[in-house]
Amino acid sequence: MRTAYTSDQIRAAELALMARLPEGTLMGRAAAGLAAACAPVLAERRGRVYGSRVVLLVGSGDNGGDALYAGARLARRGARVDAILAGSRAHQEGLAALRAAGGRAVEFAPGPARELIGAADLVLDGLVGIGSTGALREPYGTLAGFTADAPGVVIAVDVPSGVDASSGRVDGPVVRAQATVTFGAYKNGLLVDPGASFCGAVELVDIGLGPYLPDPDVAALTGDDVADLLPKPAPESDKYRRGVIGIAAGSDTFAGAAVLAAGGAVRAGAGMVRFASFEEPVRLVRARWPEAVTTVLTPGAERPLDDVGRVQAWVVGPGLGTGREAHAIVREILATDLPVLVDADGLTHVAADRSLLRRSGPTLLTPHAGELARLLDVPRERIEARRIEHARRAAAELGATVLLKGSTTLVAEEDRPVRVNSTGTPWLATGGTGDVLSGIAGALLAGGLNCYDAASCAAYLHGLAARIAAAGPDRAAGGSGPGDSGPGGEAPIAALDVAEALPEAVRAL
Ligand SMILES: NC(=O)C1=CN([C@@H]2O[C@H](COP(=O)(O)OP(=O)(O)OC[C@H]3O[C@@H](n4cnc5c(N)ncnc54)[C@H](O)[C@@H]3O)[C@@H](O)[C@H]2O)[C@@H](O)CC1
Ligand SMILES: Nc1ncnc2c1ncn2[C@@H]1O[C@H](COP(=O)(O)OP(=O)(O)O)[C@@H](O)[C@H]1O
Ligand SMILES: [K+]
Repeated sequence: MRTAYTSDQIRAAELALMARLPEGTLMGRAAAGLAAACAPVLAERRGRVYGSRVVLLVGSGDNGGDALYAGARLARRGARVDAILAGSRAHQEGLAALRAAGGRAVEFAPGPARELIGAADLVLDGLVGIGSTGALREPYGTLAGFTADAPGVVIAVDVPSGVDASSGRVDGPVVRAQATVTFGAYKNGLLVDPGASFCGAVELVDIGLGPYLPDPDVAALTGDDVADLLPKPAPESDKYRRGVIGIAAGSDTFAGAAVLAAGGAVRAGAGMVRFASFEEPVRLVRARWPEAVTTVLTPGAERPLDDVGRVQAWVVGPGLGTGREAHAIVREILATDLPVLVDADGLTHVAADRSLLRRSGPTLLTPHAGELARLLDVPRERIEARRIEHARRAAAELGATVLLKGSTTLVAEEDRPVRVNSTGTPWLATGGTGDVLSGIAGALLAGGLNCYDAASCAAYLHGLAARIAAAGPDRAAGGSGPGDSGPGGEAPIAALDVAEALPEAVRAL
């Protein structure tokens, strides 16, 4: 499990640790780790640290102090190090250390700053870290803008300046880093978009904070965690005991969603899939997934699901439609005390009538930002900008587990860390992949996982399967960490490819 924290949590832990150590110890550890991460970057560009050019962007706080001390270490190894002092003051001991090592420091001025950055092999962003509040002020914003044209490598100190460490919010100018060297623990904003997309590869430097950290605010499952959680068939298993998932999806207009949701469930290892819907989706599901047991629902029946047979969990909504018959199906399923996953059109019914969610069984809602906007009556852009906050709020207000889809998928449940998914690829942004995800999560619910684990394991497998489908099995096995989701070398995928790649994803765990 990879864990992440808010700025306040980190600061409290640092204070507790610092109280036991001589002054400056933590910053010394941070700067040593930072310099150690920079040296190979310089060696790759220049063959060695000696003679390379490093520019430090130095703000007025300790983040600037880290950059100055790391710069001093690089200067001692022969790098030419120039610090651009952007704040009203600078960390005095750090500045003295840099000068003593032969480095130089100048006050910010636009022309010279641009020139220095333009000639640097490496730019260290030490403007602000966890002490940042609000959008970057001047001249920090201008300097962040200059880094966009830097020909050298940009490494962020602790957090890319402009990213809110606690939430991942980005409210204005921001440094886009190729790598972020972070101290003590991950910060939420390094794992959650939009912030995460500015971090590049994140390297964690241990400064001894571990024993002082509280329960995490955010957590990311690793492949090992998912492998441990996944229900596995035992020798004495039969299809019923492995978990029967009921899926009510598709309509005569949107029949494909049914095939995709059923495919996610079949390939994710459901013991059995019972599929119930209107005539056309049933016909398509039967043709594509003969494994599914299908039922055509009688239009207008008082209890449309009576003939379906027993299931351990339901998925309701993908492509189901927003009409009266669909509403009756959603209502009847939510009236059971079984675990129910509500997606897509199912969410539209729930947004129009929240009383449907007053139920005894567990509920998992899987909206994208647009659907959550309707559920919470909040503009979509606001949700995209503050994903953790809104996923959490939805879970509390709706009394459900909420999986918020998007470039970083989150799973929120009251009184638990928000789970952030670390797999995936932007190629997933294509029609129908969400339907596959609902089938996967449904199969895991039927297999006995609770909503929180089913949702986070499903998101992980879905993202890993998408990478495998996009990159080919030989190339996708590596890296599934945050900041490692670029589409390099990948090819377009269709939603059904994701379902088909699920067995490979499970094998790769
Ligand atoms: N506290 C500790 O024990 C350690 C802290 N470390 C470093 O210290 C950093 C935190 O240092 P600080 O608490 O001094 O805070 P920062 O250095 O992150 O920033 C604080 C300064 O930036 C200014 N500022 C805040 N928001 C701004 C904005 N939007 N635009 C322009 N200026 C802004 C403030 O006026 C303040 O002077 C960490 O991110 C990390 O890099 C590390 O040395 C490890 C140990
Ligand atoms: N930029 C992106 N990067 C990674 N994953 C994405 C991105 N955009 C969307 N996704 C994922 O793709 C899926 C899309 O689901 P959804 O929005 O429900 O689409 P649909 O209704 O067409 O299936 C979700 O799992 C989401 O997390
Ligand atoms: K920074």
